Amino acid sequence: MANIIQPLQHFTKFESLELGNQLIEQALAYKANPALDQAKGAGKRIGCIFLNPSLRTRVSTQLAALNLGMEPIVLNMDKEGWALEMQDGAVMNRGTVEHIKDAAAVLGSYFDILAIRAFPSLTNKEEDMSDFTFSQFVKYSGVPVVSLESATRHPLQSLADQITIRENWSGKKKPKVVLTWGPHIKAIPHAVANSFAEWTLGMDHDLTITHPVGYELDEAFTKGATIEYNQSKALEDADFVYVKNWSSFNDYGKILSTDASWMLTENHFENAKNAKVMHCLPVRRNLELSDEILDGPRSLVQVQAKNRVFAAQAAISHLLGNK
Ligand SMILES: NCCC[C@H](NC(=O)CCC(=O)O)C(=O)O
Ligand SMILES: NC(=O)OP(=O)(O)O
Repeated sequence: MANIIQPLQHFTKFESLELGNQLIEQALAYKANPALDQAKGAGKRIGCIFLNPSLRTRVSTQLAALNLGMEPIVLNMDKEGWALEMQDGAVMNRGTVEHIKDAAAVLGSYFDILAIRAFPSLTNKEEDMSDFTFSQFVKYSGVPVVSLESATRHPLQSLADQITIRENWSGKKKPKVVLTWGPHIKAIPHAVANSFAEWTLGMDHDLTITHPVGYELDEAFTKGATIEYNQSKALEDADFVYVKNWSSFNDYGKILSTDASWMLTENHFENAKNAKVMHCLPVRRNLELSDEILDGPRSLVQVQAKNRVFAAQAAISHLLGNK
């Protein structure tokens, strides 16, 4: 008998292999027929709240809701909302205009589901690790919440990535998956890398992570992965290579290296002839990843981006329940 999977209250992280498989299968069913559950969300609304920029997440989440017959409304809170106060008990005699307690409760009263993007500060490690801003929305809105990328995780991206791996792997053995750091000029969050590691390991794949010394990720997400500091060794016999920049976690938010030799070109694939390359986008071409790879036959980046629609559709459908 199949295990009964308890429905989630919120969609914020990897939960279990069983639920991962169920979401992947549901997403592939939606990819084959986007209108499969067109009546499921009828009469319901999802509020998509952005505290940071977005292209894919913004559009794919709206398309996913529309495919389920649900009405999406987007609020670019960083630009269009009042400046939010996050501290409990604050005397609001400075720049902030509205407390998160009030704003989140109002939004919760308007929507059946809220979806939130809240990036880390990359200056306050403790606050970022607790997903402080995102958690305030969960605490005060009182409705199911979907993460559109929090300080620590990007689960809709990771689900789309696992769908992409599933679609592109027919081998009998487990695929070798490699997460490689790529150079960048800015301090970049850990969320995509954390989440990719969490979901890849959770879905029972072999994961090797490679990065310069000092770029070790939070072990809470990488336990069970092989850490290999030599990139070319890590890439040997790889089936999927996920490229991502992140700033230092130990020396929190710092850029310790911009070493251009870490940017993948065809020369890096001498011992991984069939490897596919993945990136969540947006990508800084010829800094993080070369044109040669992005425009060549290894690249799965457009497939990943397309799968964001069906990942979001599966996640929202799950929160809407089985009725
Ligand atoms: N949602 C996908 C990635 C978002 C973010 N990238 C960025 O901030 C890139 C900014 C730049 O390249 O200037 C990140 O890596 O977490
Ligand atoms: N991959 C991703 O989340 O893209 P956006 O930041 O454009 O939403």
